[in-house]
Amino acid sequence: MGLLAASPATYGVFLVLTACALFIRYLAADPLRKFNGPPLAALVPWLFTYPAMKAEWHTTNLKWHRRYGSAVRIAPNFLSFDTYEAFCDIYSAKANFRKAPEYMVLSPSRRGNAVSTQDKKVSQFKRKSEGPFFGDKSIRDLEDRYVDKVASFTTLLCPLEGPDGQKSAWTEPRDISKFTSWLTLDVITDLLYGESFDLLHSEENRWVPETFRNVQWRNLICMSYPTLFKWKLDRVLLYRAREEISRLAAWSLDICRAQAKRCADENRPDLFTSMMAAEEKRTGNPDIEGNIKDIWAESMFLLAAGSESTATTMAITYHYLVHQPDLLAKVTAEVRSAFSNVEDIRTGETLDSLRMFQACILETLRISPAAPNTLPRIVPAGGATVDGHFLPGGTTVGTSLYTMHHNEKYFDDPDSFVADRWLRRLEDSAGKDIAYHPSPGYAPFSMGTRNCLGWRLAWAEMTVALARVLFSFDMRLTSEAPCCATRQPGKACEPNAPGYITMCAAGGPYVEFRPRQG
Ligand code: HEM
Repeated sequence: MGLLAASPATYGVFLVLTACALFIRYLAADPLRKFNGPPLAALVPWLFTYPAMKAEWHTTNLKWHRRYGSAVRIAPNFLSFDTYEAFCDIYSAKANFRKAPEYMVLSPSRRGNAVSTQDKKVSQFKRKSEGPFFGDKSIRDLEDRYVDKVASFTTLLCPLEGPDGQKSAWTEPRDISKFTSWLTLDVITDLLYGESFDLLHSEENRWVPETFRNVQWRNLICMSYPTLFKWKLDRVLLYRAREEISRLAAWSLDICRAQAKRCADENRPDLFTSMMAAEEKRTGNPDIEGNIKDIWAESMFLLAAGSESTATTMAITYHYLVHQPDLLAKVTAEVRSAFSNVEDIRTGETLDSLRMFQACILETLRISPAAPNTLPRIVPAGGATVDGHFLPGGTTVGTSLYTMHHNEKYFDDPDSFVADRWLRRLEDSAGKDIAYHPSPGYAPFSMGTRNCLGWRLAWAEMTVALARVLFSFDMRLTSEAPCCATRQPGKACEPNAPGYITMCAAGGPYVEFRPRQG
């Protein structure tokens, strides 16, 4: 009675004291309270949504690690680490950390795909049915087909003769990010469906890479604040992206239906046919319509995963090469001295022996790893130790490849593109597969049971396509390049590649070509 009759000021004091008591109790029971982090990180689950909207999630994560140390609390139940030790503790095969439920946002149809599934058995099933298509043998068998597309790519970049039969005229500036996305989508559609969408020659499907980028933007926002996805708020708040997803989904469902019918009639040796057969075996159901939904979700993911990251890495490599003419001259000379004919440029020992050439791609994958964000995992029940810290089961943890690759502990001057830094490591590792086998502070394709399935294809495409261009053409950055116009004083010109779920080259570099002289 007494309290009910109290004045509004008394109520106010009472409420504030109650809130403080609850807050102190919360802090006392908070298992992660000893970790530093940005203010409010312990309380606000959507702190990262704003940098995600600006595609600055990865650079924000790096800033926070530089300010707060190697273990940073970035959300109430989420710890981010930037060391290789933590990376191995979390991602190595023996670690047994599951993917976090946030990954589900990467499958808008809410059916898990290869990257989003948390279920170990589903992941094993997918890796088993898709893995052989990304293995050494398959990539070698596929070589004639992707080399064919690389040839179209090079011809499109620079016809061997100018309009007046001239061999010395420079082309118009080419937006490399567009060309590389057409090339990689042509290669992955060929692998997946047994026929390419031919973006290099036809404009019909050129809207697809652009749409992937918008979808990725939505994915990153939902991943940093999964409640949006859980309560389907993304459909309202991010409705534009939702429309794009619907368009992409309808387009790929039509393709899947047509492909399913074809593979039932023809039994073709492509990945799609193999996935259909595996799904039929798993469900015991020969009904195409019943099985197609999973394959559809899977193939939408594979189209994006198989094209975006590789295309962006290629575009960024061009960016750094054309901004460093001395380096470009050195790499060009190395490639030209190793081969006497463009047709000989294929994967193999000769290409593997080109140290400076490999160093440029390794350095691109370091400075702009295609999957730049913290890849969230769940500490198993019973808890586990990460980089010396014992953490309770259920804590979300992760390492951002971008932040680890920019850690001074592993790389001097980590924010600069320095290809030479790889020469020593290449000698020490005998040069092979250094991008794939993680080494201290470096793992662009991640590690363990959920590492990149397509790394061989990516590496083969990137190396063969770049070496062929360097062999056949001279290139230079166009004058008044838009990237340089936005350069900050005293800083190097940065590639235009915002960080969504993957880095996405969003225009440029603008490069001019001419047939090699002499
Ligand atoms: C430069 C190119 C590429 C880079 C740097 C890259 C990097 C990565 C990384 C870091 C992951 C782990 C993601 C995570 O844990 O959330 C991953 C997963 C994956 N990547 Fe790639 N990737 C590239 C190209 C490709 C290509 C060409 C394909 C072919 C389709 C591909 C297929 C996959 C698949 C299927 C997964 C999921 C594996 C699983 O969870 O079991 N990637 N990639």
